[in-house]
Amino acid sequence: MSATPLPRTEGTGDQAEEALSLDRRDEWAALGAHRERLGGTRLRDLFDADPARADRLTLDVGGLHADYSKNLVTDETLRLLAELAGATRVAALRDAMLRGDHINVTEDRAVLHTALRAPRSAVIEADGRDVVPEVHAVLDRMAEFADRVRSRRWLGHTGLPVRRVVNIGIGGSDLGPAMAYEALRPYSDRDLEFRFVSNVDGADLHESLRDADPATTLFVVSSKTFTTVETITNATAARRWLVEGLGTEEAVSRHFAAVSTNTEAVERFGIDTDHMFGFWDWVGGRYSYDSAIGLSLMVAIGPERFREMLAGFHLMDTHFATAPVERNLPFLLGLLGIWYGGFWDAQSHAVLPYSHHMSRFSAYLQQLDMESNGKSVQRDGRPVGWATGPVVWGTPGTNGQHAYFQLLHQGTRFVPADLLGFAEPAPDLPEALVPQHDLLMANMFAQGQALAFGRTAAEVAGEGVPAGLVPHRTFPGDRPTTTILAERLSPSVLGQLVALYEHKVFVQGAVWNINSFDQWGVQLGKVLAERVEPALTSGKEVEGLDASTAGLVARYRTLRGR
Ligand SMILES: O=P(O)(O)OC[C@H]1O[C@H](O)[C@H](O)[C@@H](O)[C@@H]1O
Repeated sequence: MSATPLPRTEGTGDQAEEALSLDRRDEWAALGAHRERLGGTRLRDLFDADPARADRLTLDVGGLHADYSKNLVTDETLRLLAELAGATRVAALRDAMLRGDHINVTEDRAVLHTALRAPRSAVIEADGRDVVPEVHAVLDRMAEFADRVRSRRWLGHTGLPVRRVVNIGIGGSDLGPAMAYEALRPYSDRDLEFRFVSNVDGADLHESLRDADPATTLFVVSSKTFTTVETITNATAARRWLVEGLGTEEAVSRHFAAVSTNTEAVERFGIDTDHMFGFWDWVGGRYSYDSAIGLSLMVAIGPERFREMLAGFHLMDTHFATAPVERNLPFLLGLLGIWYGGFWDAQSHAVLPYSHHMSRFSAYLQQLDMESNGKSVQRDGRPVGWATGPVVWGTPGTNGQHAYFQLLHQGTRFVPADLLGFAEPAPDLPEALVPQHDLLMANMFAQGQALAFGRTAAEVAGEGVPAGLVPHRTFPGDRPTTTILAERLSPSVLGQLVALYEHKVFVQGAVWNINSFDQWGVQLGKVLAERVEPALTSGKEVEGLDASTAGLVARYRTLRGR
């Protein structure tokens, strides 16, 4: 990497403050001492001692009701965590982000995904230019395009309307739109089909095209850089499939749209820039699905619903920007994670939605959280001396109950979890299936209770369980959860949830003093893959392969008969 000194972030405080390592701060030490004092405090005791706890440790923001009372915290813990946030100047960094400072110091960029959902009347400057008009100009063009596809006025090369939309992208250009499409499927045009192709494994594209008709298929090639190997490889194959199917290169224009920041590369690929939708380098890939990267989603749910979703994001942005730390939900969730990672040795964090439509949510959060906070050097390059981002994982809760919840309840690992649920079932659910919703939600509430309070040996024995089985049937409890309950999984609520997690990740990165907005850790593997590939295909000796990798390459070649 270059030896150029990193640009300093403006306005985040004096240098001496910033240079102080997190683990040398008094506020960190105070939390450590507090943790010692808490010792084996039980959630049962905390609830027994404080009848108002369940009322007090809840927060309503927009359409979200968050109950964080089942966390291993006291009022004192929350106070100390808020002090830590104060000492680490999280709010100052937040304000620097919101006003467009280059807080992404290693790439010298602003971080302004909040501008993507700002109302038309807002003024937000990046490098001296108000970006809000550009954001809305792109949204308007997207809306026009989406409306044409949805109203069947967008015709393919042979004059037929689109039936299948295939989004080709990976990472932030796939996970967001794919997750949100699943989440908002009940709001989508059911006569249009959507596929999301990301894997360079040709099977992914094949499965999305094997029953498709080129005459009615529209590809949306989504890539911030438009250089990502997987995406360009799949888009090239898709283009070949289309041209072979329709017999002419001329068909490409009516069947390909692009979303990117790289106009030149889009042109070079041969996509008409009239069908290109842009965004900006101040939008990180994993923070981009509310930009033009959401084009496929907008085609699915329509511009109006998409705007409702943006309004949900904006609601949470406003809350994050203005609510005091102790009543600020992204701050609270972020600080709880700091608490568990720093003082309870939590290695992972589970996000368990009790909703079929949220099946891709944890996968989406994996990139958001782990690519942002999976770092081990501080903003100025010094190593960290504390745990940073956790392993984030999860699947819909009911399915998890029959798979890995055993470990959550009785294993030796400590796994804090978020339980997400919705009071109303999916809006398009047939009447006959609606009663199942109560069963679904009963499970969510029951799991939170079982994880928190467990079942003591005395209680188990009292139920007449044979003595030899008592230890096996005892549940220790004190497994913390935060429950987030909303009325329904609407576009607005989805926007609120995503913005909540975006800002939670921000808070954690700020306290840990890492740059949540670069991703150098994904580079090395990409570079090595480029070196290894010729060895697989041409058999040329590749220099610099270690003995194990060289052996695997040789075995691969033998297996492929090369
Ligand atoms: O949108 P693209 O430029 O194609 O990038 C797609 C993805 O690939 C990269 O490897 C990054 O790690 C991700 O942050 C990014 O979302």
